[in-house]
Amino acid sequence: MSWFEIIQRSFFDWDSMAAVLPNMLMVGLKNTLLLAVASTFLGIVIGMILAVMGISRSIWIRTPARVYTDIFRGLPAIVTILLIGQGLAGIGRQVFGPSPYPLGILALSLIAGAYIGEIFRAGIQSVERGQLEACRALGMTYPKGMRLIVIPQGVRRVLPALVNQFIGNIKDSSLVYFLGLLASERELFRVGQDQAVVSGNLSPLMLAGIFYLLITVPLTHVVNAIDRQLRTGRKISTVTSGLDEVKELADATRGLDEAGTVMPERAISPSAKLKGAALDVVALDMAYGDFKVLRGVSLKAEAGTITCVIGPSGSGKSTLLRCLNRLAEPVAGDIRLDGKSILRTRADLLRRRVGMVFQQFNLFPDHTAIGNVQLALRKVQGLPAAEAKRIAEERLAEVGLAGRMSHRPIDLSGGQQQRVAIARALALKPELMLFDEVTSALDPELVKGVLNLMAGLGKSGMTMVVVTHEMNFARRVADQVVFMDEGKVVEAGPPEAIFGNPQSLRLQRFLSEML
Ligand SMILES: Nc1ncnc2c1ncn2[C@@H]1O[C@H](COP(=O)(O)OP(=O)(O)OP(=O)(O)O)[C@@H](O)[C@H]1O
Repeated sequence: MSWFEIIQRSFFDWDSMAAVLPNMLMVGLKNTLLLAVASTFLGIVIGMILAVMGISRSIWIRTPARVYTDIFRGLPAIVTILLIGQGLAGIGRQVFGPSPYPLGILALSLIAGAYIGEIFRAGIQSVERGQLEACRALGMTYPKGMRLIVIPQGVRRVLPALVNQFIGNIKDSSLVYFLGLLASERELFRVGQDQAVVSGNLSPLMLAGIFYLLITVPLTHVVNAIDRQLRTGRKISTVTSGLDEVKELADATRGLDEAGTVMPERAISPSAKLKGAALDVVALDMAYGDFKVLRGVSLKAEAGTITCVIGPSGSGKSTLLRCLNRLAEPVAGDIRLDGKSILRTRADLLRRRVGMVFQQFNLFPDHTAIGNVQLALRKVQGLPAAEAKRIAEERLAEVGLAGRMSHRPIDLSGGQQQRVAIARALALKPELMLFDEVTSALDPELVKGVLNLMAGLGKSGMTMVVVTHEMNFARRVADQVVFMDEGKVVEAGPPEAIFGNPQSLRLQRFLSEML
């Protein structure tokens, strides 16, 4: 017999394949899919619980999740299947009846849960810290921010890995045959193997193999497609050039002349008049461990005024700002809004009064522009959908984005994203608005538009504290300028005094470097 004939007889005996085909389809394929789908579904439930436990701040919650994962990921699948399937057979018979099938599903789920938990945990932890900060700055509690933004984003990122896990479960389902399945419960491998014994060749098993490939290979391509999509993002349908944006902004915001000089009489202001709160910071100390970042910082800002905070990198400007909405907790001193200490109120309630815009925008990438603005109105303030939509549309129109409401952040330029972030904070009608170097991540041609918008906001009535490196902006727009260095306020006063007649050597040196 030639080699060709040996191979053909062993693997490609069409008669044996035809004989097993109906059973393969009706019993084997059905059971394999059932085992894989059920164990993936249960594995997702177990995995989600493990992931949430795994990122907990409490070691008592983290440790059991860790131990579970180490055990079920470390044991060979067949050991777990036999231990569960045979060890719990007595209980299984009482609960599920004589079939070992449910225990097979349970064992596969427990194994899958350990892997899926790690996938989810990595996905959730890969979400940028700024996303949760943005949620908190909008007044969401930690669990709400996790549930609405961080976990869905993490899960979306790990979709390819989840599909891979499903492929793994399809293959692992073949191990359940060790439990001794009834004829009607056999999956692809067992059907093929039984028929191989009858036919005396491996063709039925070969057919089972083909079925496995027919399921797993297309799924692998689905994984690759999802992966590509996630990496490259959606195609940007309406790319805006910097020039377009400058023109677009000109319609919505007017207030800076060509030299970047603010002309207040032409600055825009939101239609809704806002009520500003008087801010009083008293001898504030803040430390990261032993490292003192703020040392006795005091400043006052009257309601409806703009305070610009300037100073060298690392001087504590952002930390001061983050203390004002308690994203950072001071260790001593006090912060008062309209005379009342904010350190004794609940942080999430305080943040409904204090808006914040970040350097890196921190928009929610899975939501459109209007979705970003509406979210806190709906989920924090509890407004009805129509009302939230109306407010969001108004705020977006005010920042010059009437035509881009349904765009996702990835389809917007940096300047547009920052304006969405401003609209998002404005929508909550803050009494105090914090801007943390909001133009530092923007291309130079887009900076002016955002500064222009902020100059207009200064007329809205809310109190603004702006950390900025834009000296021209501070000079023209601020009611007072605060110069910080090494965690202290070195000088504070009206812009004419700070820029025109700096007293300290440190401020003089700083200004000579900046201007
Ligand atoms: N989470 C943190 N843990 C430890 N140290 C931190 C943390 N955040 C900031 N710091 C340190 O605190 C100091 C002040 O940082 P901060 O960001 O407030 O300065 P900044 O004046 O805003 O600087 P920049 O202009 O570069 O943003 C820096 O030395 C910084 O390294």
